[in-house]
Amino acid sequence: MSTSPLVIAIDGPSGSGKSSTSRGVANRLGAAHLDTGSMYRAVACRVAHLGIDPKTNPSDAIEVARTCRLDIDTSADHDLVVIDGDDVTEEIRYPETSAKVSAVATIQPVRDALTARMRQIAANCGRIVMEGRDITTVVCPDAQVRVLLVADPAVRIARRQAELGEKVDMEQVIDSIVRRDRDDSTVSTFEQPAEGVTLIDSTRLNLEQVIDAVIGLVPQSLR
Ligand SMILES: Nc1ncnc2c1ncn2[C@@H]1O[C@H](COP(=O)(O)OP(=O)(O)O)[C@@H](O)[C@H]1O
Ligand SMILES: Nc1ccn([C@H]2C[C@H](O)[C@@H](COP(=O)(O)OP(=O)(O)O)O2)c(=O)n1
Repeated sequence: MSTSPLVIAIDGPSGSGKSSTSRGVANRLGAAHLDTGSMYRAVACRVAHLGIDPKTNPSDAIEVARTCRLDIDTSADHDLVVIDGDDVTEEIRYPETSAKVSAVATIQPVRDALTARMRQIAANCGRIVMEGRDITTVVCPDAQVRVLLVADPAVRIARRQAELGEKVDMEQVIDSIVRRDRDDSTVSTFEQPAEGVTLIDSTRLNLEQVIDAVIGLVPQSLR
C-alpha cells in the first residue's frame, strides 16, 4: 500500500452515502477519514449548550467556531468528537442536532474558521478521505480525487429511515434531507459537480460498488 500523500474529497447531499463510502475507501487505502459535517454538528451543539441563538446572535456563534477546542478522531473505524472537553460523539447525531446545524453552517465566518481547521487536519494526516459539502470546491480543490456523490431524494430518505429504525419520525427525516439540502445549498454547491469533479450516482449501486468506483479514480501509484 502506498504511503504517498493523498487527499480524496467527497461531497454530496445528506444520505447520499458519503460517510459509509469515505470510511470504506479510507480503510482500503490506509488513509485517515474526516467527516467535516461532524465539525459543524459539534459547533452547533456547543452553541446550543451556551444558550446562543445563531440566527439572532451570529457573532457569538462565530466566536465559538473560532475559539473552541475541537478534538476529532480521524481513524477510519472509530468515532470521537470532543468540543471544549465535552464528548458530543452521540449528541451530534441526534435528529435535534441535524435540525439545528444548518443555522450555524450557513454563517460564512463560521465556515471560514472551520475550513482553516479542516485544512490543518488534512496537512497533519498526509493520506486522508474528507467528506462534506464543499471539500471538492473550497476546502481542498486541489485534491487528487474529487467526487460528488448523489442519489435520488426518495432513496436517501429511505436509507435514513432504515438507519434510524423504529424510532423514526418521518417528518424529522424528511426535514433532515429536503429542508436541510435546501438551506445548505445556499452556501455550498453540491448538486452539480464543479469542473474536474466526478459525479457518482449511488441510487442503484450498493456500498461496495460505490467504494470500488471511488478507488478506481485513485492513480495506481497512490493506492
Ligand atoms: N450505496 C448504498 N446503498 C445502500 N445503502 C447505502 C449506500 N450508501 C450508504 N448507505 C446507507 O445509507 C445510510 C446513509 O449513509 P451515510 O453514509 O450516513 O450518508 P451521508 O454521510 O451522505 O449522510 C446509511 O445507513 C448507509 O449504511
Ligand atoms: N463541508 C461541510 C460539511 C457539512 N456541512 C453542513 C451541512 C449539513 O447540514 C451539516 C452536517 O453535515 P453532515 O455531513 O453530518 O450531514 P449528513 O450526514 O450528510 O446528513 O453540516 C457544510 O455546510 N459543509
